[in-house]
Amino acid sequence: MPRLAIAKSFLTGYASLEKTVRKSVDEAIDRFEHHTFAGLHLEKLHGAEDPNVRTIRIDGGRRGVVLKPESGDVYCLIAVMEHDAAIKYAKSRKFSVNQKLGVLEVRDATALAQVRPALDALAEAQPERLFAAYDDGALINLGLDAEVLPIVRLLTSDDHLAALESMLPQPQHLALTGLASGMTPEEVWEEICQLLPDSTPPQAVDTSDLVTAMERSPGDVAFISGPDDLKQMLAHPFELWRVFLHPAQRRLARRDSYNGPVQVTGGAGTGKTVTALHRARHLAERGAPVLVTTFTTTLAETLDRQLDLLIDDPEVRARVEVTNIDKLAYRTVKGAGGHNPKIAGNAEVQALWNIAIAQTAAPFSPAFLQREWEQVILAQDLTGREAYLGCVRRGRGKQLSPAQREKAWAAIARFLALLSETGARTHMQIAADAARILSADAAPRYRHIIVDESQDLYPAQWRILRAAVAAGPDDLFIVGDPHQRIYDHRVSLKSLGINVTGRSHKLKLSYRTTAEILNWAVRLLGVEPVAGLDDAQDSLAGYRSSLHGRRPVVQAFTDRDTELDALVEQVRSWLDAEVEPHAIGIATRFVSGVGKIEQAFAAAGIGTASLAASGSAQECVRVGTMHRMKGLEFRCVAVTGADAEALPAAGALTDKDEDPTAHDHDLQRERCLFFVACTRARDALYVSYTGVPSPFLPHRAV
Ligand SMILES: Nc1ncnc2c1ncn2[C@@H]1O[C@H](COP(=O)(O)OP(=O)(O)OP(=O)(O)O)[C@@H](O)[C@H]1O
Repeated sequence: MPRLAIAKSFLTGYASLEKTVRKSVDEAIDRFEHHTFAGLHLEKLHGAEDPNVRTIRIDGGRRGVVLKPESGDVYCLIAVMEHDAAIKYAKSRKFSVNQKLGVLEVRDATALAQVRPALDALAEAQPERLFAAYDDGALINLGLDAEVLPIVRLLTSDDHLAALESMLPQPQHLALTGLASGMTPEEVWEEICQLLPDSTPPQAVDTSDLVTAMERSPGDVAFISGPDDLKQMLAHPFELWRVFLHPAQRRLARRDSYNGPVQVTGGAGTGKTVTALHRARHLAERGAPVLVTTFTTTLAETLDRQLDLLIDDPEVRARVEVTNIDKLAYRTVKGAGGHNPKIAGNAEVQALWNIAIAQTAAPFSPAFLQREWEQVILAQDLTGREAYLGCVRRGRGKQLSPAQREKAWAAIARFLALLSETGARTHMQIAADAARILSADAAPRYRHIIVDESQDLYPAQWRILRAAVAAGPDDLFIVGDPHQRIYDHRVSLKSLGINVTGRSHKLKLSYRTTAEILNWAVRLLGVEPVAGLDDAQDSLAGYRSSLHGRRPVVQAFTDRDTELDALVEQVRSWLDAEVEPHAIGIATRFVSGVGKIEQAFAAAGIGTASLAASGSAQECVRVGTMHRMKGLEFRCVAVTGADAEALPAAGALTDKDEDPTAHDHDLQRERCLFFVACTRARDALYVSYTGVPSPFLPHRAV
């Protein structure tokens, strides 16, 4: 019985077609499914690099490219293109089996042959070779094959290697890039083994067996299990993440069971959320209810929609509940007390701190005391003076003498009394209340919890989660990126009863951002190491993208009005290039700046909507603060007002004299905020400032 498979590249091409053309493709695929395959007219190509590549007619103007290995009875749809482009593509591509990993590879054999004379000439002029330190045996052991080796021997620089990226088989290019970046062959081997579904290389590889290679490459090829499977895939061609998980994502999401809490980190756009969603499905398919939680309502709504797309079976879908962590806290507190807790606003809280400080003559600023309360007292759930005076003030830089602690406690206790008189509670207090309520439950309420955007959860919220789920296998699946921490919480999961030791994993390949944007944006983070949730330092080593596009554009202006005018023009040019308005995101540091941007666009006749707006405002470009960019994604992003005055924002920094450590943390957080905003961009990034540029901006071009 013949089998049908679909390559990721096919779905990408299908997604870019107009609806009417897609119908012709559907009909062609239908012929695959319902007729005997033998009846299909698969055209062989004269002069093709690979005899297994054929084409089929889609409609008058288009053809599909099909890989039909000699044995195995599999038809794999590789691409759909305009007639001439399809023929050119089909003739130039050659499919093979990586001789060490056994995965499917494809190379542009024609382009490699064409580039060869230029490489010969360059090599002649430059005697030093990029891979001179490695003998053939070492390269062969990393999967390099006999056709690629002579080309590798000609390479003289990283740039030449980069230029060959789209021509070389991807696993081989990855191995070479690893070596060129200074990794040892052993490290490279470990890295490329990540391309395998179970990260273990096969004992022996049959390089003629393309079908087994396809089966080992689920990140690139999906076998169709039946008409429903195919229908779902074609109904959501933009949602490649539904079907084609990177092997590293797949291993994490589909693993049978973990012995306890798991942590998945990785740079922006590496598919942490996608992995979390697949894990939710996997656990729900096993029959147990799953809670998926994240930081804000907007992000929770997005996760809900994505789960609707991912999970076809309504029974399985019904087992996955999505809610943001604040809502979970409120619901818990309301459930226990029977009424909605009243929330204290920021202005009210500020005023109460001022009164408490005045009444107790405390020698501290409101910001210092608020941090002391949130990060020491609420974080450790300290309930009285004695506990505070004797506690370890984890993560706080400034030392306090016993007398100073007494003074801080007096002011905080006064603040709490004043707050209590208002009958209102802060978000953090409600979280602490909820954690206490849940801890007192006879049995935990959930069996599995999945946490997205975990880097910004604060300790009381972690205590909620710890208390809400029974400790044991598959209790918590935690995804986040410490480099995107934009709120003021330093957390040690271990101290909160969540031990991820030995179960911490990292994703490295960005699916969102181009290499050009990613490399530029990483420099915004500076060189200071970033603390992870597992008491270790987190690094972005190996964080990369195989997508390419234009470099970010940075524009300087002498006055704000001109900067705004230029922003409008930039957005207009994106709109003229047919970027959908809702796929354009504009961010700035302050709420006041958002209003000005909205006015400028209103005057230009371009509609705007908030960054959090749902899919309904399709005709509006999205505008908001950089904080609101968290977790979102746009084709084009503009970050304006990136001046020294705004980034870092003076009001967001603790006075260095009062607490140097807190000051440094605040600075790093401002960097992260800038990084988060910029890494929301898929295709294009535009950054502008007036006057003195932010010191975070890279000085040199990438
Ligand atoms: N395996 C995949 N195939 C295709 N696209 C993918 C894959 N994994 C992720 N993506 C896409 O990459 C983008 C980023 O994915 P996702 O939001 O899961 O990343 P993230 O690591 O959670 O990002 P961030 O930390 O910046 O919020 C999304 O558009 C997603 O659909």
